Amino acid sequence: MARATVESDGLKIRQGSRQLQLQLDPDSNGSKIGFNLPFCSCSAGCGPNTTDIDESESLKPSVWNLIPYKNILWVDHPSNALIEDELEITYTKPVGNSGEIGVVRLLVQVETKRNNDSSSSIIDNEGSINGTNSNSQYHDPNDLVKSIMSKAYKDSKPQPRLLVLTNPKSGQGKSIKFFTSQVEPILIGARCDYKLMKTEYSGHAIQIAQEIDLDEFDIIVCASGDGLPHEVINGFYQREDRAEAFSKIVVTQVPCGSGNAMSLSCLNTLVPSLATLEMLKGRIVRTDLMVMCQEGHSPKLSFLSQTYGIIAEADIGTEWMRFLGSARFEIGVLQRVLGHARYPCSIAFKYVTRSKNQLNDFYKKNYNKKEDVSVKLTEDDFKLKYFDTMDLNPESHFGSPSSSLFGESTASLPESSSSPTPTDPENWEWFDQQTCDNLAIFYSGKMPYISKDTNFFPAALRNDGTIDIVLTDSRTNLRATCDALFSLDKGLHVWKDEVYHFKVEAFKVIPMLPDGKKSFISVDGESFPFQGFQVELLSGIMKTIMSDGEFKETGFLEKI
Ligand SMILES: Nc1ncnc2c1ncn2[C@@H]1O[C@H](COP(=O)(O)OP(=O)(O)OP(=O)(O)O)[C@@H](O)[C@H]1O
Repeated sequence: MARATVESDGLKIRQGSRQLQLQLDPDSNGSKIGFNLPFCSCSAGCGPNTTDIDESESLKPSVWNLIPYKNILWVDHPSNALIEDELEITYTKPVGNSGEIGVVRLLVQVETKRNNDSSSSIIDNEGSINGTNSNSQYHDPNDLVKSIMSKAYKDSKPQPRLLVLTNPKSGQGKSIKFFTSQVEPILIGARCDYKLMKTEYSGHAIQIAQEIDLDEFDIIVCASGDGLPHEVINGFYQREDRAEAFSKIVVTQVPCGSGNAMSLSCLNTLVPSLATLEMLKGRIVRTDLMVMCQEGHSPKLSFLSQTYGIIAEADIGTEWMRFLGSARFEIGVLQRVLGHARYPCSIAFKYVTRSKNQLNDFYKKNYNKKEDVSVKLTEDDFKLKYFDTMDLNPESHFGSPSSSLFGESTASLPESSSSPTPTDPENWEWFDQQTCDNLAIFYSGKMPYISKDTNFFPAALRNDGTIDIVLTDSRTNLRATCDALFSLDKGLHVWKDEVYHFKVEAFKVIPMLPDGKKSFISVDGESFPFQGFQVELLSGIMKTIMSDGEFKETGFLEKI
């Protein structure tokens, strides 16, 4: 049997004199060690799952292998154990080169005495570490199990009750395969109680979120693209007891779609199996949401972004190029940048920061702001400040909308002593109209990464009460624009002089294309009616999970 010692950073395991006690996968030819997990609790009746681990990667005799606590899904003292200090450990380990992880389960005998190997330690009665020479031993294996489990789930609770929503159409139809091959084995390994529901039509997740019993689940896991979390939060928003829904239920995503910005920004990965582990081990936090308001439509929640101009065109206007995969987006952007495409509009902001210096100071002050996730929301938390006074008719503000109001454009507006007071609905400030007449990109967001290698909002903070704005002018010379676009992976574009970058608490965009032409407005990657829109913020409304409690690192702090 394998032998184990308990260390401060995980369990150290090595193969003992006897063979590892793994159940052999009946389908394998013996060249692989695998196992069947017989305890699937999935209501869809998906049956047992198998994860194969290549033998060459399994434990080597006489070598201590560290299993970090974070990788441990479950530890148990089997009721039929032959010896008192026998534990069954279920943990994850990398498989292949794609960043995926698989599940391993094995029986180990825990060593309680220091041996000659300096890398091993001794455990005391509470299962805590004692690196010194001592004869202390644990007496009750259940204490040891408890101790290891509390370290394995130091930021979260084991066995959350999950509602898993999956969209069979997401990710070009691959989402179910991702779920069964990568997500489900981890859930089963962690003994999670989960219910799987497949969405049957667009809007189905809205209905599910509107109707679920709030006492039945702790977390809704969207095994999809960004479309399902967008629907789930809107389903909650339409409930009469929405304050309770958002207070009780965590919304998260494991990446099984084409656009997976939530998972990348919050769980730090685009690999479904790894995201599932992060989801189980990460910290529950609160994040702000945005409210998208358009005349003639009820307000909709948005967790990610709103965009008009080149990005919206490249996202939604290139649907016909789907056969190109994700390249369609880059091609769409490039085509329009080279053609100096412009999207005239008028834009007004409720500024929180105007200049890049102000933004940096704000960022430093609000970075790593903690909050109490157990505080219950009330209906007051959903009150909109600017909806009742929404006016998206530019002529009611300044007559002829295309007249230039502010003269020459500057990428950082001059610092103003008369900064708008947050509660004054009159204090909207219209952005330089010459720039708006020549707008190339308008992009507003709440999460830093919008796709792989695209750190579009590096200064986004989950609960700072602001929306990040990135805006560009089509008159900018091509070289500077391309330079900015090639800096997106590291988030360095926002430092370029040609790129406007603000934090605001609300904004409005009124498209004014010539001759009644139409373009696109994209919200969380979904197409919205092409008309004026106003967006404001709801502070700390959504409970979600983030690795280490914060967004994926963007590198912004180091640049300040
Ligand atoms: N069974 C279904 N058939 C068709 N559409 C669906 C179904 N279930 C959900 N949808 C819709 O599909 C949209 C996109 O889903 P999702 O974001 O999960 O996938 P995706 O592959 O990332 O999407 P996209 O291809 O739009 O980028 C959702 O917003 C939802 O409205």
